[in-house]
Amino acid sequence: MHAVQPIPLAQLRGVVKRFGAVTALERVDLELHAGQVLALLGANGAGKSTAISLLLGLLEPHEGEALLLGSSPRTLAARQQAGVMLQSGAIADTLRVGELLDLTRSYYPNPRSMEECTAIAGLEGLLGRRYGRLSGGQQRRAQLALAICGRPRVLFLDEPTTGLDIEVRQSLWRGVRELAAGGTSILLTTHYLEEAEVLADRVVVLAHGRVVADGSLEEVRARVSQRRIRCASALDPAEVARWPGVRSATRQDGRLEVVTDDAEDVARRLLARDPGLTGLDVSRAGLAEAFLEITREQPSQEAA
Ligand SMILES: Nc1ncnc2c1ncn2[C@@H]1O[C@H](COP(=O)(O)OP(=O)(O)OP(=O)(O)O)[C@@H](O)[C@H]1O
Repeated sequence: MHAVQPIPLAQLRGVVKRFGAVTALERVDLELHAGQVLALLGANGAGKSTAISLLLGLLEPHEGEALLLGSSPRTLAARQQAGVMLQSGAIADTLRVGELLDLTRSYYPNPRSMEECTAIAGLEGLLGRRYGRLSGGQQRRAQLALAICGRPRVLFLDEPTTGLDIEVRQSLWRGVRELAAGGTSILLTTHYLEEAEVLADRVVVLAHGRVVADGSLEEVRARVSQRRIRCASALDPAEVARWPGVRSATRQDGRLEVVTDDAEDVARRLLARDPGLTGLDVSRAGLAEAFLEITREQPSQEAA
């Protein structure tokens, strides 16, 4: 007997999307399952927003299909269970945040309370303010409150923290983590690898409209053989950079930092060349290096 596979909350199956001569997505498969926080990563123009728009039924694929809770994203039942924070949302500037939230809550059968929305989105003290007069970070918080007030099962966040300072980003991250802990499934797009590392348990990397990596953070990191060696050493980084197997060698905050594909050999050589070396630390490359390496392997359409 076969185990019944749960239906993905959001799914792209073999999707092709073109804008004139530009192929924004080329046979993309993507699945968001219950309880997951999935980060969709990619450089500018990789196709992230297009993927979200298809999952929300704002665009139609040329080939393949986009499904939200197993149905067309255009059905009301599916849309009512999805919350959305897009890069540019048309929100009435003159209404106060509390009025906007009340209005939006009224569209849903079982909305979150004002208090809960306010606490998750960090909107304390802002309910009486007009939306158009809020700062960029405050507007993002209000948008998050509007996106979650219908108690969505699945939440789409398109670059939720782009352009925000680190304090506001961290406050939004707290809200997103709280939602995830409460069982909301989340698909977020981001340029900030740090954001994916903090929030996501799965990562899909898009490059020129194709999926080039799909897995847990650990799996995507493991695609990269590079290790980073840090130590206190008087060796000249320019000399170390010429050793076999060394990709780069620099001095960072007074410490020698070496990125290499061959950590053991390079560590042995460092110790042999500098008997005074201390504080040796070897770590796996972060998501940033993995991302760069994976996307570098992909030629662009134009170059292909
Ligand atoms: N409405 C449109 N008309 C024409 N081309 C479009 C349209 N929307 C997207 N594109 C093109 O499709 C490709 C993918 O764009 P998309 O906005 O999905 O990328 P993205 O990964 O979200 O980028 P960014 O990080 O800059 O937001 C780009 O080449 C873009 O120029």
